[in-house]
Amino acid sequence: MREYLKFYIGGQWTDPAELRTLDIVNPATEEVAGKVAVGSAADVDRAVAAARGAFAGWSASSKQDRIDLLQNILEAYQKRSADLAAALTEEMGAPASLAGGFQVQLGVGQLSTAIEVLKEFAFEERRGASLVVKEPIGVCGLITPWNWPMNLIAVKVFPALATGCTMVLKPSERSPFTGQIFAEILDAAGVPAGVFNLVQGDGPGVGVPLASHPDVDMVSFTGSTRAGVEVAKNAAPGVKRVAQELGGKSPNIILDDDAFAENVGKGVASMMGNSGQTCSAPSRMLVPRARMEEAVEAARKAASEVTVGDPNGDVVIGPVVAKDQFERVQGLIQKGIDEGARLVAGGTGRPDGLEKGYYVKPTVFADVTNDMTIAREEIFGPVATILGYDDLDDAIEIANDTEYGLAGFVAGADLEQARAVARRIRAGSVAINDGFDFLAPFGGYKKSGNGREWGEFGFHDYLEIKGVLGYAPDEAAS
Ligand SMILES: NC(=O)c1ccc[n+]([C@@H]2O[C@H](COP(=O)([O-])OP(=O)(O)OC[C@H]3O[C@@H](n4cnc5c(N)ncnc54)[C@H](O)[C@@H]3O)[C@@H](O)[C@H]2O)c1
Repeated sequence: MREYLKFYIGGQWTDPAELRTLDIVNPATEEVAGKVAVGSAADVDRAVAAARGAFAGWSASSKQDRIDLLQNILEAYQKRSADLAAALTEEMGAPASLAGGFQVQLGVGQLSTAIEVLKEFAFEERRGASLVVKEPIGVCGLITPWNWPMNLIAVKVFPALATGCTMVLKPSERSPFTGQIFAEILDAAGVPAGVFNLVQGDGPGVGVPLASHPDVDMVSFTGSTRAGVEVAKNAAPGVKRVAQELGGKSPNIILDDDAFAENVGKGVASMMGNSGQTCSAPSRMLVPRARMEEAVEAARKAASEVTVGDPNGDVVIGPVVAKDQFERVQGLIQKGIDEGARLVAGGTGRPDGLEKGYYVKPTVFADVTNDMTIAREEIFGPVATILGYDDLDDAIEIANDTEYGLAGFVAGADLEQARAVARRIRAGSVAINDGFDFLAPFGGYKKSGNGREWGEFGFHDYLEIKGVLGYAPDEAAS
């Protein structure tokens, strides 16, 4: 049983202003896996004061100081990766293979990328008769969700450190274990006192005071569109910058070619990964209407290969994160049936033999139309939907007919055609044939947000841009 009753503030493990605790339930066993202290506005005040106090020093650190610190963190992080993976499986149910193999290693990838980007990053540039200086924005409030808990902390904390900002992190109250171990890693790596602070807690208790705090300069938020809007409203009176990384309902256009069945199978497998709890999951698969039956067969086969069970065993997916999420997903599967979609795999109820744990059957719906609830709302469960299109113009129209714009996918053998389709999708990133790149920007159009993370783009939200005028046009930057 884990017990984390202190916050990391000003370089010290500190008692909360008032001790209140939350039990964390392991979604695979439905049993309590640990207890965590949940903070309040008084804890946020102390953490923000510590971050403010550390800002003058850290913002003046050299590029080399920051590179050295990030290298130390990389070493400390790698030493603890098995602990992080175990904590992640306990708190949110990701299978050990995904937790250790990809979720945690993704954090390593983000950190190594931040180091490489920092080495080349130009904090000063000459433009005409001016010097353009990129300065750390100040104290940052970082609020993260539970679904890719380690990666989503990594994409905020490492760029914030690299750009010279100080920060207060509030991980999701559903996945506090990884956040706690992460703070231990930063402490062991020698992050200067006050530069990084951790307060655990929920949205109303800690997220709201952090977003509205007068001494916080920017908030980077990842989570639901609902909470992202609240964060922006609470930040508005202080005219803070708010970077929002929100929900998605991403299209996956399967082109009409010889690779069709294989691409349908891959799309279903990709949707099911992490039990469908991925903001950028390819949740609306678009196939040529004439090939719907072929798609159904390929999708049914792919779904049957998604093994579900104890995340410590050899399975593709574990449970969804919690009881309320299980019930929400069940409700949406029922809604799909009620609204007339054709159920071709899975359905409501737990998979056979799994009476305990929040396990959901890998589910596929065909003949889905874009006005159905399952095509419009983020389900956040292992539920794939297949919609038919008449031609590519129709496919693109359906793809863009959503209030979200986080990601898009195109799968096909003709790269030129796939690239042309990718350019017409209104989303922050479009992956062709499973393309993946730490240097590409990640973020949303429309209600999926306004920030960009990953690579160099992840630095921008943490920087103010200053023009220093009065240079001779041919004078070089120092
Ligand atoms: N765009 C992205 O990069 C990205 C990545 C992962 C997840 N997501 C989205 O996150 C959502 C799932 O995560 P979730 O269920 O944890 O989301 P959530 O919005 O419920 O919670 C996210 C975080 O915000 C906090 N929070 C909740 N209400 C708040 C408030 N009023 N003020 C301040 N903080 C508040 C929570 O405590 C948590 O730390 C999905 O919609 C998913 O698409 C987006």
